[in-house]
Amino acid sequence: MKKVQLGSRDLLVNGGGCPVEVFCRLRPPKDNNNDQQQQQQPDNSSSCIKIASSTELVLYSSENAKNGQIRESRYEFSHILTDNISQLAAFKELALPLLNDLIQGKSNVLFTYGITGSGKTYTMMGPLNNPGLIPRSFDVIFNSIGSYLGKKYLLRSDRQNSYEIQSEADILFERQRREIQMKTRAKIPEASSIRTLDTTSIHIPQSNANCSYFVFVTFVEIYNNYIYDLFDDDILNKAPQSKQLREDNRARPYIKDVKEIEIRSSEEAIDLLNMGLKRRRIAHTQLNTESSRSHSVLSMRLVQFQNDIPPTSLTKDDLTVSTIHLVDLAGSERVNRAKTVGERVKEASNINSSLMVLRQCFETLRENQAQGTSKIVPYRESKLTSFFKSYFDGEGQIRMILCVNPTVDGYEEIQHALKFGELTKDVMVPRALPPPPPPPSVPPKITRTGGLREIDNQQQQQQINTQPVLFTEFNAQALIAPFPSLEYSLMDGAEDDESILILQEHLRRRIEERQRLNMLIQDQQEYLRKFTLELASDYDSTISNHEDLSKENDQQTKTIRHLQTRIKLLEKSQNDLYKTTNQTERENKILKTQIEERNNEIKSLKFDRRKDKNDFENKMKIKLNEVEQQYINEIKNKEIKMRELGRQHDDKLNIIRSMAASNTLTNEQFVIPINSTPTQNSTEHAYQNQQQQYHRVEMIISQNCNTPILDANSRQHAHTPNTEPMHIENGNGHPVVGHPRQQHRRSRSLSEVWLEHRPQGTVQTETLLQPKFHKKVCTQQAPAKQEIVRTTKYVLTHQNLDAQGELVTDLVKGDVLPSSTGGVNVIFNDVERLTCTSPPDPLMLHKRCQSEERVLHENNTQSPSTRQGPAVAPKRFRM
Ligand SMILES: Nc1ncnc2c1ncn2[C@@H]1O[C@H](COP(=O)(O)OP(=O)(O)OP(=O)(O)O)[C@@H](O)[C@H]1O
Repeated sequence: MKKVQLGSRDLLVNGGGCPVEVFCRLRPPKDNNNDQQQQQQPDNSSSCIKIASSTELVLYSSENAKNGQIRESRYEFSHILTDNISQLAAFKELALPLLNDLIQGKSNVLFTYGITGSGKTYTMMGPLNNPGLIPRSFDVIFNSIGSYLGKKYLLRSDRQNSYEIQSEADILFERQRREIQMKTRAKIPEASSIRTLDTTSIHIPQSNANCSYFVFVTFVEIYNNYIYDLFDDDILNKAPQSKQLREDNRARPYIKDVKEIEIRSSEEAIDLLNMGLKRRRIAHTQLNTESSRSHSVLSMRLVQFQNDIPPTSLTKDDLTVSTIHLVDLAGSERVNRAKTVGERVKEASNINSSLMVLRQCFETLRENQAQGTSKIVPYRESKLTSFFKSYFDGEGQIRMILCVNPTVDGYEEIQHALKFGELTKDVMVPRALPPPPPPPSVPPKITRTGGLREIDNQQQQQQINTQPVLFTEFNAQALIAPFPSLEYSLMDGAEDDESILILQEHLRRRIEERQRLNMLIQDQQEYLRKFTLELASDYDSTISNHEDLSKENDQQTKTIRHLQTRIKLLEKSQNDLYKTTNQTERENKILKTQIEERNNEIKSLKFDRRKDKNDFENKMKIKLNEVEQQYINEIKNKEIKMRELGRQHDDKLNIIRSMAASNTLTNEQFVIPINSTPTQNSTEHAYQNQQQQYHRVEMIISQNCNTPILDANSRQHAHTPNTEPMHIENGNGHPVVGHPRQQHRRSRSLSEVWLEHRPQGTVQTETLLQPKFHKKVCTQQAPAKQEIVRTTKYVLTHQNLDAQGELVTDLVKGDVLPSSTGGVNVIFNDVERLTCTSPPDPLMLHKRCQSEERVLHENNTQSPSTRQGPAVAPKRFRM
């Protein structure tokens, strides 16, 4: 028997596999508005692509190539869509057949691939007035099945890649929920109103006419290798949460907890789509003003069931679910060409790496299929390929639109994309395998939310599920068919020959059948071997994945433990803080009470003080008034006295002035009549005369000697020796020549003999400094000549009351000089004044202080220019 060795590609072809379809769509030049654009030669245009046929194009390198030659490379695709093809034509070519499949219950993936700005989003979405594949697909689906739509909300996604049938109550509840949702959702007004509608419809065959249809959509984006739900309203309010990929019980990946919305019209679908598109990440780059930074996946699912089945007995196995995934991949870009920076660079590298994984998956598949190898396909290296893994395994057809912007400056990137497209075209996708039986541990799922559980005929189901496709071609009857009945004839060998021929023919057929079966078995074996290898590789990757997950799990367990410890610590510190806060609050309350008590005390003290102060002030006022009145009276009395004294002084002064004015006083006239012996009768008169004379002399001397002392403004003259002789008249009008000796120091000369004349009645004063005379003769009477002759100095003590009523003692001193006539002259040249001052009365002192303060205040308030010295010159006393 000849053994036939088949490659996996051949196996796939034989088993009903089909290649990935790759369509190339060229983008028109930017400023070209002419629909009938001619195909141009690269030499005289900016385009680097020439279309050779409907399936082949030629790529030209730019003129500036290294050796000056223009390189040329050819690429073949399933079909080439020229740059002047309309959106409608593109839709009919690219998407319409897949929508037909969708209605027939088959699933497909249609994705756009290309470098940035090549027209992927334009092809998928298009502008409102010239819609792309997605809006047109919605239009066509609802144009076709609009009249067959089933009861709204009868089906609901079970969030595990399947659907459940809802009870009437659930339907009602769901309707209310959705209505509230629709009211709260922001309406996008322009979307459905100005959009161009596609009127194409697909004919529903008679076999499908008795079906109810339901359309569900999901819209996600894969950004930086994370899946985000574009229908999730939380995306606007919170930080978007990425979604996880899971596999259902048929090993088909699905997005866990993705929002799947039932739609009833294309308008509703477009509104939702526009809402999702607004949330999609788009950015401005050098090469595209609205460059998609994520892969978007719009999945439209059509669920149908036969109307013969009453809704109450409907199970999910009665549902036929088909899906079309419309994928707008982000464009590959070179960072230096797109001039991206910052976050855009990270996005670009994520985009490029996920596209690289897609490319590697196709390359590995192609290599495995061409060379019969079983390399592991790196589906799991990116979310994009993980999500579509089941399609590479045969869940449905894959169709790729390679978008190309044929500008010369993007030659290398275009070449790269075209190579990838051509490579993808050679990849075979196996025919859809029958779904594996659900795992035995999983019981048949409840298919009715109302709680009805319908258990299917498991045996029958298992039989269907486990029956391999390729064994259906195995004709076992051919092997065990009974041998034809043979009639033996011993007599006639001719009949035996005939029987032998029949037998031979039968055996030959059996041998042929056996050979065919052998070949089939070999194919089956090979297929099973490949399948087992793939399972093994899947198993390996699952194991490694499991290990990774275990590690991650361990790590997360550690983190959780760490976090739990931290939470405990934080709880403890929180409790401590709580206790401290309570304690502090209690203390605060106590302190507040104490402060209030103190405040009350202070208030009452203040009140008492104010009261005392007022009382004291009132008393003081009364007392002051009394004292003031008393002193005013005293002052008035003293003023009267003073006036009297002043008058007396004025009299004396007038006498002295008149004496000084006459200037006729002689030495003799001034001589005290020492010779005369006073009689008893005349004693008093003489004494009075003497007193008068002494008074006169005293006043004259006071006039001459005291004046400089009392004059505060001419202090320096006070001790200036007066060089002018003093002309003084005695009582008889004779002038007396006084010595101008002004320095009245106490004589220390021991040769001086003083005659101290203290008239009777002189009061002994208690002044601190008393005059000291070493040698002196004291007399109370007017001295006799003999007494005077024996002395050299004469001092007369004279007492009087001053203006304040104080006792003033003047010591009138003079030199005793012999006269030319043999007499004696006493020349008075000094007066020493001793004063007694009573200690001040406290009340007076207080009053004086007040008045002095007032004067000082008045002086201070006066401007400096008008300020004057004290009105009364300070008194100076000699002691
Ligand atoms: N077939 C076409 N006809 C007219 N204009 C087109 C066509 N294809 C693309 N364009 C225009 O080219 C520009 C870029 O297109 P688009 O945004 O679809 O590129 P893209 O491949 O999606 O880029 P990215 O990957 O950066 O998102 C848009 O202004 C679009 O209108």
